[in-house]
Amino acid sequence: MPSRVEDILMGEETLFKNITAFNPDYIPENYLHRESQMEALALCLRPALKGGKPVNSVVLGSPATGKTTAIHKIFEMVEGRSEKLVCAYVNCQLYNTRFNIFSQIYQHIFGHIPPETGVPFSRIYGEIMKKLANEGKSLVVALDDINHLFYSKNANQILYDILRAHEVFPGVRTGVFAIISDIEFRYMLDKNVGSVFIPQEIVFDPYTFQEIKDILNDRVKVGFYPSVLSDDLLDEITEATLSTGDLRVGIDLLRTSGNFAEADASRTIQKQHLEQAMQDFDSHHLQDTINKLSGDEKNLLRLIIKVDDDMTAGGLFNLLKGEVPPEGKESDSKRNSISYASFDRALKKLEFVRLIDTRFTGKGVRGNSRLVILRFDSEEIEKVLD
Ligand SMILES: Nc1ncnc2c1ncn2[C@@H]1O[C@H](COP(=O)(O)OP(=O)(O)OP(=O)(O)O)[C@@H](O)[C@H]1O
Repeated sequence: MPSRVEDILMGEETLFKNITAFNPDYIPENYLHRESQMEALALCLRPALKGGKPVNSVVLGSPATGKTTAIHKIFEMVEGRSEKLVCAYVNCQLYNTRFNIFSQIYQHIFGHIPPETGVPFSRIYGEIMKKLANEGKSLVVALDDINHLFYSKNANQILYDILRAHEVFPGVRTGVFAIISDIEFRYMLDKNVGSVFIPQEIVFDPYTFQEIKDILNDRVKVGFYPSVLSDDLLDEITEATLSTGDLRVGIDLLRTSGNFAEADASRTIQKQHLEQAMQDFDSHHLQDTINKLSGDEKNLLRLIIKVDDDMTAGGLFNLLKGEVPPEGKESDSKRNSISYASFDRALKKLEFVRLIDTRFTGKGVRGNSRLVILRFDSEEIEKVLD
């Protein structure tokens, strides 16, 4: 007798017209609401198409704001239209040594990866640059998640390798697009890399409610059969996505609620399927966000929870410094030594990952005083904070 498990595995009925539309590496045909960023990227590449040097840029925005997609799209457009510019994309999470990164660039140019052993870095580097010089081509390298090069302390060297190639290979024109999703590394880049890399900044702001809804709706049309998802449920998913600030959440909720509906042999996604998908998600998300914080950022978050009321940034800093220790909390020497710049960076980080909001009050020195507002229930956060 067929079991429910067999039904699930073998059932012919499906709500998904194209389930790959919900995969993390899916590149959407319609890339919506990023015209100004695409134009800014095009302006950086344009000089290279006319025989000049690409303009260096930093592509900055929180996770899932479409940075990687934008780079893939613009590179595809350029390489389809011009022989003058080579566009190489490198994921620095996967490739973070000099050798690995230049092997990726080499592969892009020569169509195959160089041998892993026996070939010195200088030879790969030289072959790349000579080919570019001989063929009169410029090179732009997109270093996605460049923060990983800071962990391996390779950022400086690799940027030098790329950007100062013309000193050894005259006539070679090179540029870098550095992609960052953690605001902390914007400062690191300034501090570490200095004058060789003075980039133009291209910011990918968080999407608005309507923008998220448009993008998700487009995905629904590609991924599901018609009428699988009602507009009301799409609104709910959009709202949940907006509150996390992460478009991947919305795409994931679409996929998981579709799966729950299918397991229920339902022809449409119902509210209970979405609720199941949300429960599944909630338990993982807050934990993930908090796990990724540094010690200082966690300390600040602990303090914000303890205060348990909206407070100004200045007031929080004073508490953190230990000038007015929070009730029942002994001041410790590490806290007392935190500088305002580090405090401000930690605060911006908490806002960036959307654990808090800050709002200008119009009071304080030059009207710059900010109110800090927790975006989650303090008990919920406390449970997760070890
Ligand atoms: N404007 C958009 N239109 C359609 N899909 C989008 C858009 N922006 C983002 N997406 C989708 O959201 C997901 C995340 O996008 P992407 O990987 O480009 O973001 P990212 O900013 O590079 O993220 P991260 O910083 O985490 O690497 C992908 O599935 C992508 O297809």
